Amino acid sequence: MAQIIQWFPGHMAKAFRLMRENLKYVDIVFELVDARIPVSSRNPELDEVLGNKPRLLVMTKTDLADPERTKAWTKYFVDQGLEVVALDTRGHKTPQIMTKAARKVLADKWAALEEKGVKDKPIRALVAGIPNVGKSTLLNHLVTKNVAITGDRPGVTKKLQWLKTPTNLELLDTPGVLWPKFEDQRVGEHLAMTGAIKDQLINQDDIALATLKFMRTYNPAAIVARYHLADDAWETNTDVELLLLISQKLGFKDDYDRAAERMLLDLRRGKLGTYTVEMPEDHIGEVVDD
Ligand SMILES: Nc1nc2c(ncn2[C@@H]2O[C@H](COP(=O)(O)OP(=O)(O)OP(=O)(O)O)[C@@H](O)[C@H]2O)c(=O)[nH]1
Repeated sequence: MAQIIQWFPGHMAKAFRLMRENLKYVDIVFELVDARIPVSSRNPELDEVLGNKPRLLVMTKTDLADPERTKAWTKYFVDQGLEVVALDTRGHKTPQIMTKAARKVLADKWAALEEKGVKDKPIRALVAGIPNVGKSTLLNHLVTKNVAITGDRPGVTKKLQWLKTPTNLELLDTPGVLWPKFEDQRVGEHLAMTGAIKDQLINQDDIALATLKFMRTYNPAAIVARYHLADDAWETNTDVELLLLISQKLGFKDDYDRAAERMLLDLRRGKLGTYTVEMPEDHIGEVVDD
């Protein structure tokens, strides 16, 4: 598959510059990643921008992801020394879960402040992540309906807008936008499989075939059940033949563009079951020098 999308270094540089400026006003960064693609939905350059700024890694969309793999990924990140939460960001416990985890990350710092007599200091946070990862959804679920947007903070010359929450978190109202890194072709495929890239920018047939390749080992039964295929369909057909078969089963005859589109919608909406495309041992996104 050809490179499916251009990477915009200019946009990225600008986004990072903005984030760097905003970092000094916050105590912690919530880095959002999609639980289905924990590698492809991260931008490794964020490490450099954050420096030693405290960070909470938030795996979103766990309702769509493979629960076992979410556990494995959580352990993997925790072993790397990160504090991690994995959640459906739309859940009613989101404010409590996020606040508890943020307090844990900042426990020592806040204890030191309390010793100096500073009590109940709000935690100020910046939400960051690639497009579609759930930044706005998280903000909406952290902030109550009666949102109080405060203007300038004392001592802060720059005009920043803060969103208040009932749990003593304060969030910068503009999330930090990160771009994925496309050096590895699989990264583009995985982003497209989860719907993180606009469909106009991808070749849906290619992504449908990448999906079939993945499902062949991951969950072949889900495809058989959803499209009423014969039990031995996987053994007797190549991925391309399967797509054509699915097209016929859907009543689309040989219009496999339409079948590809339908299959991707099914995948992203969870109609083919929960799924996590990546595992740490897959070495996705690792660029090997020749
Ligand atoms: N199933 C599920 N859907 C989610 C979750 N979080 C976000 N979504 C959905 O994912 C889509 C994208 O969410 P947004 O909050 O708009 O993502 P964003 O990161 O703000 O996206 P940009 O504005 O493009 O940067 C929306 O349709 C949300 O409803 C989640 O935990 N589970």
